Amino acid sequence: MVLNPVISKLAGKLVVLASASPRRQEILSNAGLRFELVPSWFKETLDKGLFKAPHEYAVETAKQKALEVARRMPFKHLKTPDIVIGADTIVTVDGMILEKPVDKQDAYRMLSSLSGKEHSVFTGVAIILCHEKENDEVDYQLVHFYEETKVKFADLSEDMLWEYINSGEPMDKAGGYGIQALGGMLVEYVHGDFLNVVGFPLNHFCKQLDMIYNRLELESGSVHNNGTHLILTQPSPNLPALSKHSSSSGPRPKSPSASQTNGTQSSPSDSPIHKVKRKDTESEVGESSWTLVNSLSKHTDDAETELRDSENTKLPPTTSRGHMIGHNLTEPEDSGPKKEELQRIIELMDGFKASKALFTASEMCVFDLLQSQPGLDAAQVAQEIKASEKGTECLLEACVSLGLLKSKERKYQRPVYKNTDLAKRFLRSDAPFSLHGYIQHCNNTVWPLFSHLESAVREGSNQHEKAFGKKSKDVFQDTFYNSQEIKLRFMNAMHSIAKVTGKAIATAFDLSRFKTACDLGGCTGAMAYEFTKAHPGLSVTVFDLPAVVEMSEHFHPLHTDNRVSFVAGDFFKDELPKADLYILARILHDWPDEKVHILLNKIADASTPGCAVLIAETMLDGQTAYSTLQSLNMLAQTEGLERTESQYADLLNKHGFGDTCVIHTKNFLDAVIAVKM
Ligand SMILES: Cc1cn([C@H]2C[C@H](O)[C@@H](COP(=O)(O)OP(=O)(O)OP(=O)(O)O)O2)c(=O)[nH]c1=O
Repeated sequence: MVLNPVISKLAGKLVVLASASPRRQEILSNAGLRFELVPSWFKETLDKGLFKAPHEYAVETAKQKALEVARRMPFKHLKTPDIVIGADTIVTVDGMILEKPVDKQDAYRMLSSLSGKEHSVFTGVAIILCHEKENDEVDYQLVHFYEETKVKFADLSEDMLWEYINSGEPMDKAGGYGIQALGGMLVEYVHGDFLNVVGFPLNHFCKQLDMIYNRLELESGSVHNNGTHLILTQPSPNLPALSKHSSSSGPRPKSPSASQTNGTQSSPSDSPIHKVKRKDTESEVGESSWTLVNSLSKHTDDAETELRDSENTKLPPTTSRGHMIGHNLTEPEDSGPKKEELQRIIELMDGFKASKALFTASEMCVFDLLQSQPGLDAAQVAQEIKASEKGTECLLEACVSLGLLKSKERKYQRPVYKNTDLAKRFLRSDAPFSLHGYIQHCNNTVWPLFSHLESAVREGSNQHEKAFGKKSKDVFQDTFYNSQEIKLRFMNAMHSIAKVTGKAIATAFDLSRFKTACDLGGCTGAMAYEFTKAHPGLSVTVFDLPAVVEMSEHFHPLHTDNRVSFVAGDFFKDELPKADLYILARILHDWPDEKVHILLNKIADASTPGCAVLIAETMLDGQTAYSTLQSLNMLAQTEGLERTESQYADLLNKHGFGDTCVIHTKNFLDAVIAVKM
């Protein structure tokens, strides 16, 4: 790939974007980068007073975001990424750092301080290179940089300000505006990288990767590039590729990029260093970083991130084609498969085994048993679940390795087992956020359908006939609601997903102006219940097929709230209940565009101007494994597919719904709202 040789070099690596920002996801996926999304849990609360310049704050926050994910993944995701990317965007004006507004007043304060003035947008970026060592420890190398763009706002009238704030756009954006959308209308000029304002300086990032992977003639140390402080980490001496080179005693080549610039170069010994202790907030911040290398044992939750003495991180002499990392890039001959390469492939090949182990343990109620009787050994569990001892032991051990169970070794006795926090929260059938129902659906319905994925891909249609021997004209009427048992299982699945995602969807937008809502295909009412809980002035009618409404009583004890009511009907055929807001949660992805148009047309007919449609779906924009695999799921299971934000906006526009606003909830589902014009 001539256009982007670096991005293509990352192709075989597990690249992780430690960000929930939809803009960053879009910029990087548009550039062709394949990555996994693991939003950082780092809370952006560093003391701004500690930093000499605003960009240092952005860089430090970016580092902490990336580090949190790099440290969490080996424990919580049971895999070590190759590269973790973190970023933080801030706006600075009159010596103030503006982040995301906390409410409308805050947005007003920020936007009025920007009115008629030039300000700077800084994005700090951290790239963490992770190297798993033979002893299961992980070495980290940190590369970080920042980019500044100047933006000038026009004079903003009060009306303009409030109209913009009421659009909802400012709320998740630094400085309270989005230059890429409505906020673009406020801007007189931009000096510098536009994408940097949107949240990610792509050009600088690619240059930085190029430095890392194609470090031709580049001398160690920090380099000033186009006025932007570009910092390179020094490679870890214990990386295999580098230790190979470290025996070489050839002279280091001179860095033309360094000598052409007027920035000062630093050496390992004179460069201040970032010290990162165990707790994220305990970071000490220096002027620029040289190297952060730490060894983190996979098996200790409390592992301390250590600073390696800069004296110890001597740059190994490079060959004339020295590279910083990745011996597959540097070694002249292929020395065979690398552990991490193989690990990635094996993880993918074994994915189905892990799923099935989870399904089986869940189906056999292992998590419920160990919740009520923690500390049983394999023989005791086997007896309770009426299974073989040998099989039970294998299953329990697999669950331990998958992070679902914990085992405790005992002297001269067999180990005992108990649930991990993850199992307690999501796998027990009686947990408030239990996914037990959804797991059963995955095991009994999705699994058989996926075993015919190849046919689904060839034919472009669902596989109910092959998997269940039944032809289905309408998957819901003919398959899911065909027998009481399957119907109940399907409803349980929808119920558990709605409980887990409901609050995030219900609170994604300000819905205070709506008095009535209709949750089309609202199944057991779990989502409707979350809406009434979040909005005291709202009543919700759940509209679903008679077969579903009749069974929803089964779930009714949950709905103590009399603002949730049920109406039976077919949304393709029957008149829809009147409402100010129509909710479509995981509905449109079941249907092809033709059918979506029929439904949206009916909603449009039932709506007056000001009414709205709220769609909750997994959007394809981030190209995450979750969303693309979910699209395969829809292929194998339904007549529909997952769509992108703009596809939903187009569908809605065609029926007179505009002013579209999208929220990525950091949960399974994203939300789009559009208003009848
Ligand atoms: C100034 C500006 C910012 N932004 C966005 C980019 C970032 O998403 C956000 C700044 O907040 P950040 O804290 O940088 O990022 P985030 O919270 O969205 O995501 P994460 O911390 O998980 O990485 O503001 C725009 O979309 N357009 C703009 O014009």
